[in-house]
Amino acid sequence: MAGRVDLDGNTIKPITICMIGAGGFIGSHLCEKLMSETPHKVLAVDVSNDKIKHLLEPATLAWADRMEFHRINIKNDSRLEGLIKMADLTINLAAICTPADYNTRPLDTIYSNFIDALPVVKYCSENGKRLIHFSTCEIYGKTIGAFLPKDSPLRQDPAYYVLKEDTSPCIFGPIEKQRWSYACAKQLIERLIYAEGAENGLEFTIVRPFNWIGPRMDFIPGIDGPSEGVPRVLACFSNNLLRREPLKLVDGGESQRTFIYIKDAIEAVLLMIENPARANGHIFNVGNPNNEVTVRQLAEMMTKVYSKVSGESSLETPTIDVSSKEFYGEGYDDSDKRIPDMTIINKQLAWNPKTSLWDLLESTLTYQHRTYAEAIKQAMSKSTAN
Ligand SMILES: NC(=O)c1ccc[n+]([C@@H]2O[C@H](COP(=O)([O-])OP(=O)(O)OC[C@H]3O[C@@H](n4cnc5c(N)ncnc54)[C@H](O)[C@@H]3O)[C@@H](O)[C@H]2O)c1
Ligand SMILES: O=C(O)[C@H]1O[C@H](OP(=O)(O)OP(=O)(O)OC[C@H]2O[C@@H](n3ccc(=O)[nH]c3=O)[C@H](O)[C@@H]2O)[C@H](O)[C@@H](O)[C@@H]1O
Repeated sequence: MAGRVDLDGNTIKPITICMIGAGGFIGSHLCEKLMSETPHKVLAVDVSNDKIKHLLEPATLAWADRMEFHRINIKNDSRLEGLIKMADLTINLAAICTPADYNTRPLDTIYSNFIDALPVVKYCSENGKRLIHFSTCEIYGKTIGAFLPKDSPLRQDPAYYVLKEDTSPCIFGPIEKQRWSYACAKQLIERLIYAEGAENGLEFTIVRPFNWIGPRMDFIPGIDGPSEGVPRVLACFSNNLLRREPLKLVDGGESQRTFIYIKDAIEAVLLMIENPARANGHIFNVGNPNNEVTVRQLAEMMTKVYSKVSGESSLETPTIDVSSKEFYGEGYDDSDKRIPDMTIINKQLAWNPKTSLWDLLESTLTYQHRTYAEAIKQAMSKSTAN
């Protein structure tokens, strides 16, 4: 790892990173990358470390002196400022970020995504520390094209759907559609960070992930998460496949998404960490515009891939349609389409994603099957026995 250079040929010096939310899906992959490929030190802050235990034990691990875990809830813990001051860079990943919570736990969602992030921004700004903050592609909301007549040819015009950091508006539904509590909280924290940069010189980078998926995303209900929990779509569909249930298509699964493999996305984050001069002051879309599918097409592809990795035949009726009211409850609304413009990240960091949707699903569903199939079989045989 000695003599690693950045995009401008400068030697990369080891830094200390305070990573808040390090125990989550993205955090666990980012910690893996930092420990295995860089000399940097990580102060991992989270309320749980289940997904990074393999990086913390045993004490004989090569990087044991570079990885510390601090069990801290940033809502109310005086130790947070000290950790930010000890680090050169703070990365904030902490959030409630599962859509099932946005319309059912709007207050927790707003507090988690806006209020709880305020002290992190304040401590970084007051102590002259660099901040990389994780926002979301959801702050673009709906596309302009979504408001055109269904058969308008303009809907095929990229000007009406490509999402660009410095030109696209943020379009949310009405207040009663509480789904948008998350995206709106994320938008306001982005504006606050941007203002701290403009008025107080805070060195910041904002990341807008576009549906990053891979191993360790969320949980499988009833196995490593609450049975009535509703995770994001990868875990929902994986759970249905593991249990040989039809995949539920909310409102017919017509919404479109672009999915990117977590490992491609983590490459982009490492470039931001190690190229501050190119990343500071920027907001970056991080996604894969080549991997666009409707949710229905995702379900069909996951069914095919799962059948291949598990050796099990797929169901006669692999999907069923459900209403969003039934699946998520009152106040749900959705983004119609999410295509990231890649101009800024290409120019600043010369980064592009490389993994196709089929390939990322193959490696992810292989992980899901290997990790959960046995436990699901036990759970199901027990429930039929009772
Ligand atoms: N995964 C994606 O595709 C995606 C897309 C858009 C935005 N994001 C954003 O990226 C960030 C990380 O997302 P993720 O997919 O890893 O989610 P995640 O839920 O797996 O990770 C979030 C982590 O933050 C921790 N956390 C939450 N509140 C905390 C608190 N008060 N104190 C300490 N720790 C706390 C949680 O315990 C969890 O480990 C979030 O800000 C999310 O909004 C993710
Ligand atoms: O991941 C992201 O980039 C961002 O978007 C996600 O929002 P969304 O993509 O709507 O999250 P999912 O829960 O994965 O839903 C994706 C689509 O699948 C649909 N869905 C989900 C689950 C299911 O079982 N069936 C189903 O049709 C949803 O209605 C939605 O249209 C979450 O808000 C965050 O993780 C993040 O901000």
